[in-house]
Amino acid sequence: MRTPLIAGNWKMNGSHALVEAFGRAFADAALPDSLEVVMLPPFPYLEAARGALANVSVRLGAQTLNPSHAGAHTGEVSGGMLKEFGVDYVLVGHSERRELYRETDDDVYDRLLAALNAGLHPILCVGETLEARDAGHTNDVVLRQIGHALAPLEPEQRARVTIAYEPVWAIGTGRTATPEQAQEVMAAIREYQAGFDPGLAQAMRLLYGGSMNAANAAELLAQPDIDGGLVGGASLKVDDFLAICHSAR
Ligand SMILES: O=C[C@H](O)COP(=O)(O)O
Repeated sequence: MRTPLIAGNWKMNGSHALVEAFGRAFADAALPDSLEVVMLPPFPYLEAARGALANVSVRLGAQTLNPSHAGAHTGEVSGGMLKEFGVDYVLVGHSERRELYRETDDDVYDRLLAALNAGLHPILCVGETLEARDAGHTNDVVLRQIGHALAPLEPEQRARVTIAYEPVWAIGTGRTATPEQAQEVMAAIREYQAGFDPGLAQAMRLLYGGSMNAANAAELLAQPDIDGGLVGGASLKVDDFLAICHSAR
């Protein structure tokens, strides 16, 4: 049985007021123990989020990390720093990092390894562009991204990775993958993993991301291979995000 996970990726959005609003809302929300919730605000709000979430069972996540342990990398943050601060989860390979900051599959692997070495739980993001989907290459793209990142890892390391399938064409567009489209890719991911390790394939959590909202979450989360969501825009709205969390019960 996999514990559902709902992660709110604020991207470069938010404020101290929003952190506080979420802190109050989570304190009143009575989230079920059977659900894991992660909040991923921008770095400057992590401190406030740690305080606001101190008495609720919501974990902290970061949106990226530098692959190096330390050194002359102006503006960057290492996995060790995140871990020391109290962060549990970190995104790697988000399509915005791949597109806007030119992170390659090799870069994604380096960050994944750095996160694991720091004792963090990485959420590996994968997904196809609209062009790739229209050309019938969805599974090729997604499985290539996953294979590149996971194949060199030890089994114990692989077991600490969560995968988020985010079709690029569905991110921030309001155009959600249908539950059937999402399930089809999730099932392919799990089947691919089963080729290496059937036990791990069953245990590994797979999240869907891409315009998930309060209205469509329940149907997506009802799919057998969707274990949670990586939520962008709707994670900035307290009521919507809580509604998504409750959909995952
Ligand atoms: O990390 C979250 C995803 O990119 C989804 O973003 P979105 O819910 O705004 O489409």
